[in-house]
Amino acid sequence: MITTSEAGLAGVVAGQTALSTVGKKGFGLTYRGYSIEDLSEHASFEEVAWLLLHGELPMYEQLVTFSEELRHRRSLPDPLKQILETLPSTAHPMDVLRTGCSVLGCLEPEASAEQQYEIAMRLLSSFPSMLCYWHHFHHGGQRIEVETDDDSIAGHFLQLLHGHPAAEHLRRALDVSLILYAEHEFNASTFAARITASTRSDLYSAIVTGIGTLRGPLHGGANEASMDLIESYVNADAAEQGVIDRLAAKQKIMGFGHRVYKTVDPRSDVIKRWSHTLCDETALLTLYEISERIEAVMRREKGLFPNLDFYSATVFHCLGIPTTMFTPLFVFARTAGWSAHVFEQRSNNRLIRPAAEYNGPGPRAFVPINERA
Ligand SMILES: CC(=O)SCCNC(=O)CCNC(=O)[C@H](O)C(C)(C)COP(=O)(O)OP(=O)(O)OC[C@H]1O[C@@H](n2cnc3c(N)ncnc32)[C@H](O)[C@@H]1OP(=O)(O)O
Ligand SMILES: O=C([O-])CC(=O)C(=O)O
Repeated sequence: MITTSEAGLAGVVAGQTALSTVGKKGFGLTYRGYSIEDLSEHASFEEVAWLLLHGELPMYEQLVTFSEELRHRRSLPDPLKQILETLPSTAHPMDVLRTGCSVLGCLEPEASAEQQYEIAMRLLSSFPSMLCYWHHFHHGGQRIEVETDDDSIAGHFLQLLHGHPAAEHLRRALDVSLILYAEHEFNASTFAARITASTRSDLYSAIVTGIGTLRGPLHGGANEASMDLIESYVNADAAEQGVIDRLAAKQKIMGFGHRVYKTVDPRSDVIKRWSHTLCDETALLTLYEISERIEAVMRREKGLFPNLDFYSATVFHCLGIPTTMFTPLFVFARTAGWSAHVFEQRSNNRLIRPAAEYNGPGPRAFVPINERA
């Protein structure tokens, strides 16, 4: 009998991974043994992606080659551009990426698992191109060039979005965010991607599964919902009253709580510092004050703490990124984690197919349609 605490597979160990440890003691996060604090302080996203995909930190030459290989995979085939042009301007950018991934899987299919690494690089490189091509076509009437010579995915995206290279510290802010979002053990989207991989399906299908699962507000969609919440208040006092009212109405406050962490999401402290720096620099300190007040109210009223999504929202906002592109940024980063999990699943595969506890009616006689009451 499934107990309430096990509903949603809470606390159920569903497999093994060597990729990351999440909240082993209710807190703390490592990628392949390296702490998230060290990685976000000293590494680049490309370095972390290599670590996840290969198991070790790259040597200098390996990182240079990897970054070059990523740079060379930013172009989009014409049929994919045409489909991006056909999608409505009102589509959610997550749906655009989900579709773009699927289309690329038709145009450049994975014929064998030997291509998995190549395809992971291709998706890491081309997701920012897909999103910005669609965005500028529909919101500015432009068919943009999607290849830049920026040596990072963060810089490439900001350059495509804004039409000019970003200042170094802004590229770094996004780079750190991508590191924090890159991997998180058996979260819902990664587990879903692993299920798809376990049927011996292709990598594109696994990533499409991941994107579809990430989209919801209980998972990646929470960063967009957090921004909507923060922006809905004019100041910290209004935010305090507003959150109290929402809690009284039994509403969830997006960007708070976590299935695995019990006291703190270690990624939140890192991104909160960036939020303060950028809100200060862009004269948007009110947004930061509102965020801090919501955090204080959530601690006082519910004993809950912000997860990665909450302060990421204001960081992305200060970088001039439209709110509907926040969850796609999660996709750019998590493609590294999803891909590494698919590689791991494939290396020791067994179909993932759990059992269900049946709670429906007992056996009954079939009633022909004209005899049904
Ligand atoms: C990067 C990421 O994807 S991190 C997750 C992003 N998602 C969010 O921020 C969405 C908001 N948070 C939540 O919905 C939850 O905390 C989850 C989905 C992250 C974890 O869910 P679960 O482990 O299933 O916890 P569950 O939803 O059962 O919550 C336990 C209790 O805390 C409350 N609670 C949990 N999170 C919140 C919240 N954000 N706001 C208000 N109450 C909350 C629940 O209402 C519940 O209270 P109850 O026992 O009185 O009914
Ligand atoms: O682990 C989870 O459940 C959600 C999360 O924080 C992530 O995917 O980064």
